[in-house]
Amino acid sequence: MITVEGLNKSYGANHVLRDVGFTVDAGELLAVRGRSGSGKTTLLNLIGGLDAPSSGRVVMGSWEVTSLGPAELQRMRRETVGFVFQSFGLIPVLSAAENVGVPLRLTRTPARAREERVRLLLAMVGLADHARQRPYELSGGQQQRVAIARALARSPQVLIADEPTGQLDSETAQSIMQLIRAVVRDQGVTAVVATHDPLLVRQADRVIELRDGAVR
Ligand SMILES: Nc1ncnc2c1ncn2[C@@H]1O[C@H](COP(=O)(O)OP(=O)(O)OP(=O)(O)O)[C@@H](O)[C@H]1O
Repeated sequence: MITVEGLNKSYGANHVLRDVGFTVDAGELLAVRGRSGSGKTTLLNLIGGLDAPSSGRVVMGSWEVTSLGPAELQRMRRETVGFVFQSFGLIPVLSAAENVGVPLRLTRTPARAREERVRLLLAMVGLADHARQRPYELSGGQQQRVAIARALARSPQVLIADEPTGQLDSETAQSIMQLIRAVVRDQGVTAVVATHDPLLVRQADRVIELRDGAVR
């Protein structure tokens, strides 16, 4: 599903990724581990088409990510990838349901179909009874569940999560990881998760470790 070949990324003199290569099969959960500053976020951004490498190649399904122009990249991200971040990134003035519905509004999904999909997604992440609450009325773990539901709204083939449990206590972190594991198993999603959480790494099908920007 994902092929990464000879990926290099420099910011000025800072060579952040060095000849990174690996593959992820469809339906697999890949953990990318490594210390702070090892290049995990940079790698995820390159895979998801949020940034361009200095050299090398990323292929995701039928998309040759690293040779797409801006308009095609946007389409690829919309159709193929769901993103989850450490800081949840929910819109504070919107309810849980409205946050999950945002990607569906952007693609002009009709209201009834959107509401139905949002209901299903909130039930899937265990928040059927919290649809009308705003992010500040939810715990960190619940906010991350909303963010995961939002990332899955358009049924992406790939889920990219950058330290999804980084702001959570260990018990909550474990439940979020189990949710991601279940999503990969039940929805056939392929997931790439950056983490330094050993519990999370244990749930992965495949693990790569970045050290100073290279796979070890
Ligand atoms: N936009 C940027 N401009 C310049 N340098 C950057 C930029 N983004 C990242 N870097 C540098 O790249 C290196 C790797 O950063 P990156 O965020 O990918 O690491 P990380 O493993 O995700 O770390 P963390 O776990 O702290 O998020 C760091 O030295 C960082 O300073």
